[in-house]
Amino acid sequence: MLVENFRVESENVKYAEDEILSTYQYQTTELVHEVKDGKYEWVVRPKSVTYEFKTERQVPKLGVMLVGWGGNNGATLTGGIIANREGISWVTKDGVQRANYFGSLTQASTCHIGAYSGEEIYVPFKSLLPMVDPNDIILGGWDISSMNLADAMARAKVLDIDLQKQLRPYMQDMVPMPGVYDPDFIAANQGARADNCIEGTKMEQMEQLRKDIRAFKASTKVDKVVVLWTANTERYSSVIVGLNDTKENLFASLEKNESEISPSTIYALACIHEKVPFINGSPQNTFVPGVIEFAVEQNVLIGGDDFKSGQTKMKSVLVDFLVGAGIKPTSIVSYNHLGNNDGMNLSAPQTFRSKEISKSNVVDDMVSSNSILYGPGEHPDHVVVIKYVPYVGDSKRAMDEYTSEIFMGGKNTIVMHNTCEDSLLAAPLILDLVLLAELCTRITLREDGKGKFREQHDVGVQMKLIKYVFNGRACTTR
Ligand SMILES: NC(=O)c1ccc[n+]([C@@H]2O[C@H](COP(=O)([O-])OP(=O)(O)OC[C@H]3O[C@@H](n4cnc5c(N)ncnc54)[C@H](O)[C@@H]3O)[C@@H](O)[C@H]2O)c1
Ligand SMILES: O=P([O-])([O-])O[C@@H]1[C@@H](O)[C@H](O)[C@@H](O)[C@H](O)[C@@H]1O
Repeated sequence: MLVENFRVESENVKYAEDEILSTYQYQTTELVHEVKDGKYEWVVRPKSVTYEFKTERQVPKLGVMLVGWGGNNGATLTGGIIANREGISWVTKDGVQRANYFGSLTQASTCHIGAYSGEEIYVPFKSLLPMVDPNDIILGGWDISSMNLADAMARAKVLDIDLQKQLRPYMQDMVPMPGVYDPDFIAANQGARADNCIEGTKMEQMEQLRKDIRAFKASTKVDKVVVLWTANTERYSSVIVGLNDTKENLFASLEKNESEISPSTIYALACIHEKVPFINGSPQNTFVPGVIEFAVEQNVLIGGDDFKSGQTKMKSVLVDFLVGAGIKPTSIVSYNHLGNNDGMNLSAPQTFRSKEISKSNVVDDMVSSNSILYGPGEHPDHVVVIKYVPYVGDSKRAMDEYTSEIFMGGKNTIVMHNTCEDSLLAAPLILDLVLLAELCTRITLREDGKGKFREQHDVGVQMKLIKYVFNGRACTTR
């Protein structure tokens, strides 16, 4: 049974007027490698760490600024939030469809809290802590394409036509602000839509983004802003000593308008300056060391890698299961084709390489966790193929083959086929990321009663909170 609300009665939870105070005993271990009776042995010592959390109860009016707002993900998310907020339903060939937030962990998953009279009781994930209601989010953002959101929704060809007709009045006046465009970092084929760009040096562009953030806050009167990158995948930036390896070097490079500073890094710097969380949803290395150093110094949350929406989410679950079951995946082939603008951008080798890395390294941790199966340096053959086929649009077709070694020299091959609108998978993830990022900014903690309560900083709990949604390592600082 699902219950909507609950209260915890425990010595570990105190409900104050403005905050919830909770204490959690984190059970871990301390490993020691020591000599006993002349031989080295590993000693495992269970250890308990007392974490105290303070969560502000006041939920802010939240503004979300999307980089790449006019893209398939941005337009689809915008339409989805409006449809839910307005209670829109629409006619499809399968009957009447009502708006929902399926695919969102925070909005559509539940947590088990116990049993009552022999019945298992669950609560909505979003009821665990005070969270922003997505229907209250104020959206804005940037795009290098000037197309308004209603036309961008039509261009995306993701949402049903009857729904698009109802959404158009709400979205036609939503126009993205000019973005930071650098053709050196995305596919040349994106130039055709780049009619909405901030001119000037990289420093001037960053300062304009900072003004945009301040102006958005002032005009919408939101209490907080979270910025999320859902723009095109960039090629990797070179990480070079003296260029971007430290905050000082990165700032100096910005002053010199160094060409190797990517647009996504410029957006991230603008957000850190404005103390606004920046979440990245694409596989490029936005967070060069100088950005991370600056974010830690300013205590601003940054995080994110490639959204883990379909093929790769399945890969991470399946390989985790196989390796965990003592089965040895030896060959993983992930093929897909799609015809949206993302696929067109990925048809360039340098941007595809960014995606290939993020879709491949998702199994690295699992492989390195089991040296019974894998010898030193051994890993499965792993191939990622993405082809651009305009006709299929956002309806990605994914085919995956997993071959594993099993008992006594046996082989096991699993083949999967998956067809879906890519943006309908990613849009709910974007929602979760901005809601969880905002929640994280209301949580402070301390360890074993030491010192003052502080924002989370390289704390596993935050890594866990948002890493689930990303392919690679979700780099988070706070
Ligand atoms: N399932 C998914 O859709 C999925 C899954 C994982 C990752 N991603 C990633 O999410 C991103 C967005 O996907 P999409 O399908 O919405 O792509 P899209 O091409 O439809 O949208 C990207 C938008 O970003 C804009 N843009 C590009 N560079 C910009 C810049 N520097 N500043 C501002 N705007 C800029 C483009 O004009 C475009 O409107 C891509 O990087 C994609 O790889 C998507
Ligand atoms: O998220 P996922 O389904 O594993 O992978 C997807 C790829 O299959 C697709 O080709 C790409 O365009 C999307 O950005 C996304 O990366």
